[in-house]
Amino acid sequence: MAPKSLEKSKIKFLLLEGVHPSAVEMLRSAGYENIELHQKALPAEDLKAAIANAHFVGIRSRTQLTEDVFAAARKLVAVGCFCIGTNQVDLAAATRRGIAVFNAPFSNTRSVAELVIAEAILLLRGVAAKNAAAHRGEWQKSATASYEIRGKRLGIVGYGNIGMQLGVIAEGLGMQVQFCDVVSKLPLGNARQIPGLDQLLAQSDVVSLHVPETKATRNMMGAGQLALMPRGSILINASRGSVVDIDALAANLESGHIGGAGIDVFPVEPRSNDDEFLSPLRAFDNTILTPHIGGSTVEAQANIGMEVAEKLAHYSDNGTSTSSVNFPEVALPEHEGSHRLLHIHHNVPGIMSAINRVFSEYDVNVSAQFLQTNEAIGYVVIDVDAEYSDLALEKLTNIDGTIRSRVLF
Ligand SMILES: NC(=O)C1=CN([C@@H]2O[C@H](COP(=O)(O)OP(=O)(O)OC[C@H]3O[C@@H](n4cnc5c(N)ncnc54)[C@H](O)[C@@H]3O)[C@@H](O)[C@H]2O)C=CC1
Ligand SMILES: O=C(O)C(=O)COP(=O)(O)O
Repeated sequence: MAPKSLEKSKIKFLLLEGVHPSAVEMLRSAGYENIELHQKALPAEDLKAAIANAHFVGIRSRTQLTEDVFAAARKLVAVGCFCIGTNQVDLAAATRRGIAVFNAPFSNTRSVAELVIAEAILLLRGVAAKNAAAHRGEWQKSATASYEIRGKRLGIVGYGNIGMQLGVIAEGLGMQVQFCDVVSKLPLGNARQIPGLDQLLAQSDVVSLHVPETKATRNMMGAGQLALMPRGSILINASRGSVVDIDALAANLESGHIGGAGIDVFPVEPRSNDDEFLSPLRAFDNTILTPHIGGSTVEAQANIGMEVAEKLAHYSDNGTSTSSVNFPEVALPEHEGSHRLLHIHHNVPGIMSAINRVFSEYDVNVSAQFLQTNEAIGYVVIDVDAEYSDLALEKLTNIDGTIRSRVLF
């Protein structure tokens, strides 16, 4: 029997990690009431139990959606990452199951850029160390190794949405901005693209990392790269903890080769605010250590809540998959007066003709058809007269290569 369109009251949203209340408001205004909320990430077994009957899940950077978790999530239609990074999601496993993954690529970028600029100013001034000393009762009034930000060279690694904004703000403060990236980017203002990471590191007073977590960025700042940075320079990482070899950084802080560091993300982060934060960097006064709060501002979280919830509701209501990170993107008009069939299939030869055969064989009147594919899957949306939708859905669901199908009334 083919799956049917679910009533909204039966569609379950599982929202984890204290996703902002704006998400709940948005979902309720779209008619979704079945929302389970958790303030923390769930341990793997609890996650599997909670996700088993969820149709949509909302997470932030902490929750790991692995193959194993997806295997337990038999009803899952889509994932909303209420953040930028999607490295915590096994995207291939989601795609194989026809699960669309969405994120919020812009809403917290300004918050990260502001934090980085603040840290660059404070670290160049030696404020982190002087502040720590003052808390212990020490008075360290001195201008030694205390610098203005004006005129200093900022090296941005990864000139994307955050890196570019950072560059613009830094230039406004009189910094000389340079960057490296794996692709050629249009430099904003007077910024300059430097051909390679090594060269960028060797000629920057402050280095700030804004790359995603990938195989290529794992430990991209190791002992060899840190050694290239000028003595006394500053390293800032608000990207992912896997990008910096923390032990190598600790050794360079110990030797004084690195003059200070602002680190927001760590190779291992506590699961919740109740757990202890363990890091060799705790030993150094000249570090600003923050608990992965680069994107944690009231403004960013409220906007993200709204943005991602809207994407999930839209995908649920009408099938639109625009801006999904793993799914063929289809922007769909409303389908008033007809039923909408959504068919997700493995992208194999012959499947479209099998789909079209259903409509010609059973003389189903199609009022609109949309198709988009990526390497792995195809997503076809077909609007038909209401009377045909049950039969057509059943036939479509039985086509070889079908991953999942549903109908929207
Ligand atoms: N600390 C926090 O709370 C937050 C952390 N983030 C992290 O920041 C990262 C960057 O965010 P956006 O700027 O919005 O991403 P983006 O995708 O707009 O930019 C990333 C840039 O890095 C470049 N890149 C990728 N691999 C590279 C490599 N191996 N070497 C050099 N460049 C490389 C890309 O070409 C792109 O230009 C996110 O992936 C996320 O992990 C994002 C938001 C908040
Ligand atoms: O947006 C991102 O990629 C972040 O790292 C922010 O993560 P968070 O939502 O604060 O857990």
